[in-house]
Amino acid sequence: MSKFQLKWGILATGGIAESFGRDLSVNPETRERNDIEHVVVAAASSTSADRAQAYLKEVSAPDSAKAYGSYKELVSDLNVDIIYVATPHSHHYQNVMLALEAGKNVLCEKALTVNAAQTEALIKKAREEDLFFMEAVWTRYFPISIYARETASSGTLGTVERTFADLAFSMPPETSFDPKNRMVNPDLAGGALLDLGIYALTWVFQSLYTVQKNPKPPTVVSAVRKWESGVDQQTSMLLTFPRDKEGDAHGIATTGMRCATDPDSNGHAPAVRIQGDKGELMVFHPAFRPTRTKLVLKDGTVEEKNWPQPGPGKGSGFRNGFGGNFHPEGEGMGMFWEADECAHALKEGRKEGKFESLNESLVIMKVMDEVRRQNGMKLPDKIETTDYPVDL
Ligand SMILES: NC(=O)C1=CN([C@@H]2O[C@H](COP(=O)(O)OP(=O)(O)OC[C@H]3O[C@@H](n4cnc5c(N)ncnc54)[C@H](OP(=O)(O)O)[C@@H]3O)[C@@H](O)[C@H]2O)C=CC1
Ligand SMILES: O=C1OC[C@@H](O)[C@H](O)[C@H]1O
Repeated sequence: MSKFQLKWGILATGGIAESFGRDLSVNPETRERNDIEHVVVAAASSTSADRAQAYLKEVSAPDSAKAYGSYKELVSDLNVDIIYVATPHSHHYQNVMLALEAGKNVLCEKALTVNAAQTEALIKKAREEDLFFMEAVWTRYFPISIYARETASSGTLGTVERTFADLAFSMPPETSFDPKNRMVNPDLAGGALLDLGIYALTWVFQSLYTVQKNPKPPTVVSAVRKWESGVDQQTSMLLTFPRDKEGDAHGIATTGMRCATDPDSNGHAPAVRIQGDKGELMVFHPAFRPTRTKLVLKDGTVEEKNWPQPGPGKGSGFRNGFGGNFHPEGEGMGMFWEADECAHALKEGRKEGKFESLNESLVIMKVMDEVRRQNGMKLPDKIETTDYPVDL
């Protein structure tokens, strides 16, 4: 059988671009995906072409892969099928628009943009150009998430009434980050909400919204503790999801940089609790790359499962990593699942991801907008704008 080959162009060469590029080199057959293959054909660094070349080496790209010193050159490369955008949140809107204008399909890191107006503009552009566009919420494509969604929708838990989800680390900004770091820097759209809170929202949404036949957007009330730079250092959200028959469901999504979901980062603490009238499913920390679940039912059933990522992989932390080894030796990171989804979508002619529609990305972005509105959190105009092009 001839395989569908997806030719990737990598836009930016930072921490996550490196993890993603390495995962692309893991043979899809190791995860029983026998119909597709991935190849990195080009990368660009805004720093220099030399940096892009070093990146290509780090991710074991073929010698023929092209190294560019500008993102513009990358999106103009006719050999590239899809661009992976791996810049800070502040830059996603401009970078994705650049790629879509050049006629490229796009997988863009989370958070998709800094606000809903930008997400809406990108969706419109992708649809006008008939291009594939997806938010890289990698966790959604893991087998553990497929299992969790099935558990939530199958009636195993009875009617799901509420979900608690948290992603927080004990990394006080005053001692953990230089003010220029993207985690706390407003010019790079820093803060817990856009970087980490989106995973808590992901679990709340995939258990209470994605699984609904006719989902309706939730309302939200929230509390934020800001850091001195104006970005959030701790955020708590209470979402109400309206449902026709079962009545409202509640989602409690929390995030922060002051205390941790799991103090020793060893996966002891549940990061997610999906609760119904017959029982609950716990998903253990970290919410972005969980590898363990525990189902506890009222009838006495207790079912624990492990979900190691298929390998082989080199095992590394995140470059901006704060505690814990979430990527053990011998396992892939797990970013290949979302890459596989891009390959399958393009092979099948789909324009969106299967497990998070563009509309759902937009609804989540609107929730984050509302949280920022309720708490007076504004980012600099030049990164909130929908004007294009803007030099950042
Ligand atoms: N899915 C996941 O698990 C993770 C996702 N992320 C997401 O990936 C994105 C990037 O994060 P991460 O890789 O950790 O960030 P890094 O700071 O490590 O890398 C960002 C890269 O973006 C490029 N860049 C372009 N303009 C700027 C600028 N003004 N300031 C800083 N960098 C710039 C640089 O690459 P160059 O010089 O080559 O142009 C830089 O190396 C974010 O959206 C983040 O939320 C991050 C970590 C984990
Ligand atoms: O997406 C992410 O997941 C892991 C975190 O370490 C990182 O800050 C965040 O961007």
